[in-house]
Order: sequence, then structure tokens, then C-alpha cells
Amino acid sequence: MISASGLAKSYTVRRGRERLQVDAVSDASFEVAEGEIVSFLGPNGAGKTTTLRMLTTLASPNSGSAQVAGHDVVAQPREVRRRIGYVSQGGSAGGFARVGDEIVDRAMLYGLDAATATRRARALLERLDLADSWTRVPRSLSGGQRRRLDVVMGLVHQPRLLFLDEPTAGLDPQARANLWGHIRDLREEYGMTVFLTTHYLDEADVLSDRVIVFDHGRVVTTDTPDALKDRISGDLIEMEVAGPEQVDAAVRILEKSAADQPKVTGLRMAGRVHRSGTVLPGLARELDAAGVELVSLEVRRPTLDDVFLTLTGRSLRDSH
Ligand SMILES: Nc1ncnc2c1ncn2[C@@H]1O[C@H](COP(=O)(O)OP(=O)(O)OP(=O)(O)O)[C@@H](O)[C@H]1O
Repeated sequence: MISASGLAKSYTVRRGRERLQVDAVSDASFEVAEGEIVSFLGPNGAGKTTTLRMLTTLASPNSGSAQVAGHDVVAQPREVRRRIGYVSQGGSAGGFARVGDEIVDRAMLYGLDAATATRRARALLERLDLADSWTRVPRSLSGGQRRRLDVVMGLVHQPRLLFLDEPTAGLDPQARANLWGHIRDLREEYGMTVFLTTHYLDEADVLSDRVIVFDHGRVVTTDTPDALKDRISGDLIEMEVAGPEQVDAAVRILEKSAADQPKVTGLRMAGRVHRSGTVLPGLARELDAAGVELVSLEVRRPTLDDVFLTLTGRSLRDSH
């Protein structure tokens, strides 16, 4: 459904008298199959929006090429636009028109007659739990409702591929989970392909079939959320001992099961182990036999943030 090869885009910006070249995207190369929900995950400034704008024909690449919904973004932009839906970061619904009228107008711009446009608008509003909003103005809707309205606007012409730029930025947790549910349902119902940008790890984890990790204008890696987490060597065991005299013995015992050198901070220590479920009973027995008294023992599965840190050397959380 999407095939991007070496897409690149730079901008020239003025700083005082100087003209600087900013390489927003240097090599976006990836594939998205029909029916997939793919998250394009990266920190602020990674080049996600610029890539999305090239794929949706809103920005022209300096080099590289992309086929979107069967057509070339540079040579056949109109063909591409007819087949895709695009929900931008700021959203498109605004102004003073009533919600229903905005959707009908948008549908008529795509060539639908008034009756079909009205029917489709009503069905989509119903579908995204906005059935009562027809006569309201978008400004009066909650953040979550407005975002859902943006999605409705992106769907009026029944695209097979929907692009969403930071769909849940600024929404509260409940509204975010609600929107994720709708996106998944849309895929189930219409077999739609969804390509979204995000810098939220939980969003990429919960929502997507596959994650493309993007940083400094290029693809770092791609895989399913679980497979990415499995690449991190094992679960993290974190434990705290009762006194300083027990630290050395505890570290020696943890070391035997750990995949890497345990990190020690005061009375706390942490090490990664393969398959914590089989390691823990023996570890607890050995610690007990050596007279080590545990104050706490915790096991943490790797998160996508651990993956990001391992792949790029920096934490996605810290970059905001
Ligand atoms: N129109 C423009 N003119 C100049 N520089 C730009 C322009 N658009 C983007 N950039 C620069 O290109 C880089 C990538 O920006 P982009 O918006 O694509 O990143 P992003 O990953 O989408 O970040 P965010 O999550 O903040 O939207 C940034 O350094 C940005 O400042």
C-alpha cells in the first residue's frame, strides 16, 4: 500500500545573515502492506511529519520515490490524493459551520451528490459516536470529539489508506484509548490501512501491528511491538537488600544469572536476565542461603522505551 525508497527532503532556513540547510528527512525507505496499522515512531524533529507530507503529496521530495495506493506521489499526485485520507496534526475541522454541513461540504468537494454526502456524513458520525453533533459547531466539541470529527473528515471519500499525524496528541488517557478503539474498529470493518505518526510509546505498542522507528530523518528499524521488545536481552530484575554488608554477595549471585553486568546504586541493583520466570526461584533460594535479606524484588518486561534507548542511545521520554 506504501512503498517508499530513499525519500529525502531538506529546507533552507535563515539564521541572521546565514542560510542553513536542514535535512528534515534524509532516507525514508519502508513498505506498508494492505490492511496494516503501522506506527511511525520517533522523537520531535525526527522528520515524521515531513515524511507524511511527502507521502500525501503535500511536500515534494528532493530525491527518492514513493508509491502510495498504487500511484507515484510525484508523477500522479491527484491519483494518490483520491485514494487516501489525511488527518493533519492540527486537524481540519474548524470555523463556524455546523459539524454536519462541514462534512457534507467536504464530501461534495470529492464529487459526491448532496444526498449521498448527507447519508455518508450521518453514517460516519454515528460510527465515531458523534451522532448528536450534527448541529453543533466544531469549536464547542471536546478535544476527543474534535479529533474524532477530524477522522470523519478524513474518511468521507472512503479511502483505502488513512494517514494520521499525531492522532492523540493533547488528549486525555480516556479519549486516547477511545480513539485507538475506533481506529482498530475501522480497520476491522473496512480493511483500511492506517499509517500514523506518534511519539507516544504506549500508542505504538497498543495500536499498531508494526512499528517503524524513525530518528534523524531515517529508518532505524521496523518490527512488531513484541518482537522489538524481545530484541532487548531479557527482563530487568531490580532488587534492594537490607544492608550495605549484603550488597557484594547479592551482586555476585545476580551476576551468575544476568546477561550483562548488574548496575548497583546504593542498596539497589538491577540486571537483565533471560526468562525471568525460570531464573527467579533459584535466585531467591541462593540469596536466602547466603543470608541476603531482600527489601524488594521487582521484574520488569522491556518497554518500547528500552528498545528506543538501545537502538538510538537516547530515551524517547527524555527527548520531550
Ligand atoms: N517548513 C520547514 N522549514 C524549515 N524547517 C523545517 C520545515 N519543516 C520541518 N522542518 C525541520 O525539519 C526537521 C523535521 O521536522 P518534522 O516536523 O518533520 O519532524 P517530526 O518528527 O514530525 O517532529 P514533531 O513530532 O515535532 O512534529 C525539524 O528540524 C524541523 O525544524
